[in-house]
Amino acid sequence: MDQRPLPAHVLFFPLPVQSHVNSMLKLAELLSLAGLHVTFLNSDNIHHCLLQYTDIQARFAHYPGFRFETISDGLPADHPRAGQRVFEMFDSMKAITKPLFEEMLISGRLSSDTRPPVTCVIADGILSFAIDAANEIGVMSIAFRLASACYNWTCFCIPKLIETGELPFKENDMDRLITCVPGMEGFLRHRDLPDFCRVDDLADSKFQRLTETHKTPRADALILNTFEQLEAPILSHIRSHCPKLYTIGPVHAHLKTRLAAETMTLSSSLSSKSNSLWEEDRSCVTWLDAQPLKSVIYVSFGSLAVFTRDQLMEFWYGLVNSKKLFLWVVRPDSVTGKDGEPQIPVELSEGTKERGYMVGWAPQEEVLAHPAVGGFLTHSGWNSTLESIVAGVPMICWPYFVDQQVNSRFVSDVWKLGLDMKDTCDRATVEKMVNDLMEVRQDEFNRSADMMAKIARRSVSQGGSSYCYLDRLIEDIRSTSLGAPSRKGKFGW
Ligand SMILES: O=c1ccn([C@@H]2O[C@H](COP(=O)(O)OP(=O)(O)O[C@H]3O[C@H](CO)[C@@H](O)[C@H](O)[C@H]3O)[C@@H](O)[C@H]2O)c(=O)[nH]1
Repeated sequence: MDQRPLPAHVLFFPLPVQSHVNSMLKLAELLSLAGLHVTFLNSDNIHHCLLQYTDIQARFAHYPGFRFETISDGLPADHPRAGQRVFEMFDSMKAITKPLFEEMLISGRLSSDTRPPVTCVIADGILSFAIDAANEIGVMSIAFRLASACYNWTCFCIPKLIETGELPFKENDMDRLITCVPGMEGFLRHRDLPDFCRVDDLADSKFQRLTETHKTPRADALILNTFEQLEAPILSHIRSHCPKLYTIGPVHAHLKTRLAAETMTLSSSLSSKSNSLWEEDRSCVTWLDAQPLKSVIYVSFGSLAVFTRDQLMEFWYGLVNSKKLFLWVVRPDSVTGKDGEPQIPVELSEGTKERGYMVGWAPQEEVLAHPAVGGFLTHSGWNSTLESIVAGVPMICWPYFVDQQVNSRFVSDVWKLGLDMKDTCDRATVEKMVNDLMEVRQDEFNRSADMMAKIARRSVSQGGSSYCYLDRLIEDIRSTSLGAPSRKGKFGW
């Protein structure tokens, strides 16, 4: 029998939405940097966008062990894949992508004479079928959950919330404190629960669909895009159920650190480029260059949130009335008119010219790091939250769905990095919060944001907690492919 060690080959499989693909690609690049073979599985739809707007193929050609593969997400080409309709992808992937994925893995066609067989699957925590398939063929399975620890822990506690009668949701008692989520006693209210809990009947398909994604997978280990010092108390609760937990974030900052170190060693020119699926309008950076220090509030609601025209107008009036400068991202597909057609009101783009600048998609990490930006009005998506933390920019949170309700509570009440305007969308509140963040309480928020930014950057520097956890992850993947018994049993949640 051939006893030669098998080189590690990791198959990545993200949920095919912008932010999940983006973060997973960053981790894939980190593992490629460490010399592991990596296959990155994209949906056809996502891969088409990546090829159109980025130099992704050329960039990853730098890593000889890296390869892209594609698979169908089961939806027709013209499906919007945004707003609440993004959840239709869960059903289509279960029905159509799952058997394709299983066949891909079992057939062994991801390996060749020069490419070892897959030894580890790192799948989006939401795609439990991918974890099950990895277990089926006996390779290491790791779930990468791309949301915060505080959200994941809340989801883990859903059975307890039902048992104690906190769910079904109490619409008329939104501010009541919840006491049965360990680590969140004293500040988690009903209104801070993930939005899919807001149903009268727990048989509701929205609730069922989302909770199902948190029951499994039965993976060997879990990766979270967070850092120890940010979510320590919650992480210790998670570890009591899942001891094999790697906290390696913020992944975007981590990649930058490692690429910089690699460049110094090899005198090659590796740099962290955008994995954005849409074309970035860089004219906003030129506009920012002309604005005073910390004078601009950056407004962006991520890649999936969709607004009514009325909500958009309330934000706009609030911003204009605050008399602050603003840079606003309005994705062309993010506004729905009464007839359901996307539309951006003409008066909005005209009125913005006076004290603001509007783009369809911005280079967000660069914008947040720009000295002219002093605040961020965000939907509290986890990547936006981490990017803001690393840049030291205080936030106003207007959570839209899923994890964002929990994240915004932590931003305002636990980390003291900003204000939470959840469940309100009127011009007076927007105006007041913008003024509070950018003027009245500016020093206080800047102080805490600066402090957290330093801690975040330290965690991804050599010797920092995330840096060490990534090294351990790489080591564990390598040793498992060599046949070492790194498994202590599966965890399931
Ligand atoms: O003009 C823009 C606006 C956003 N971004 C990037 O888009 C990403 C947005 O990610 P995120 O803030 O996480 O929001 P969503 O796109 O809404 O992400 C989905 O996935 C996240 C990770 O699971 C969840 O936290 C969110 O709630 C969920 O909606 C970030 O990396 C931004 O830098 C840009 O590059 N340019």
